[in-house]
Amino acid sequence: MNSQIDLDSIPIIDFYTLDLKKTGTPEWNSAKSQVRKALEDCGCFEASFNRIPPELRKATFGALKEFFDLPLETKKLTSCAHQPLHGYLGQYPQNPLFESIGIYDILSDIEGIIRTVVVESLRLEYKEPRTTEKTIGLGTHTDKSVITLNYQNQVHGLEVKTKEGKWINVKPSPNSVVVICGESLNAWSNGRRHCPEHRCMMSGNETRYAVALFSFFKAGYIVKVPEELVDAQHPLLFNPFDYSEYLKFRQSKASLSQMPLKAYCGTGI
Ligand SMILES: O=C(O)CCC(=O)C(=O)O
Ligand SMILES: [Fe+2]
Repeated sequence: MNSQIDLDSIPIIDFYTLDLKKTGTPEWNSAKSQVRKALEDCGCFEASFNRIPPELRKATFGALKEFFDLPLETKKLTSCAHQPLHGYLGQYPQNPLFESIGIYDILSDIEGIIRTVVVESLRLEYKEPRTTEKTIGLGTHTDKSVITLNYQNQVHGLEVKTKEGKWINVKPSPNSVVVICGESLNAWSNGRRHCPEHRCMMSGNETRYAVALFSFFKAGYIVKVPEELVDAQHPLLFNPFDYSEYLKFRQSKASLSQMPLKAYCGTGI
């Protein structure tokens, strides 16, 4: 893929032939360079597996439907005013199709990663708009995360904006997870990994369910661009920042849309 090419779809990278425990093999190195190129050029890709059991899909989206079908008052019992994204969110006049529930996921420590990165997930529902006209499900935004993993039922709606400014529809297979670079990875990599704007546009008569898994830097961890990523061609784009302080800034500036992290700690370049 070439960054000059006008993309029609996001790159698809095969993971099902990879033995994830064997690093350094030619297959591993090939997948690694494909991931790197996809995140540089487009900031996202479809990770394709052949191992997502249909029963797991059914159970996942069945549980989501069960939750979102509960009466509003019951769903609201999970709301958590002091923790943004946690618990039930919805009933926004500007996004009437959208509802979500945020859950803090504790993963077992993978090679020390949990010391610096935590994972939170959002279960999303978009009601069917019952119109062929495209209707906003979730407005244009960038994710605050390091990386977002997105797994959806087969009701498409996710759209990603290319560097050239074109919206492309993301239509992952049932065996794929969509990987999106977030603002934190964009900043940490000194802008070398692209953080794409994306949105959800709905049409038709089916409800969309999606699970988004966000990895974040832990509160108190100072995110700093490694020295080796700064040189004459790549001047420092972001000053060091504390992720939890950034979250507070973002909450106080709800109207900020494009790359608020740049507004918070960008060096002005
Ligand atoms: O899959 C979707 O509908 C988009 C979700 C999303 O972008 C988000 O939760 O940040
Ligand atoms: Fe997002």
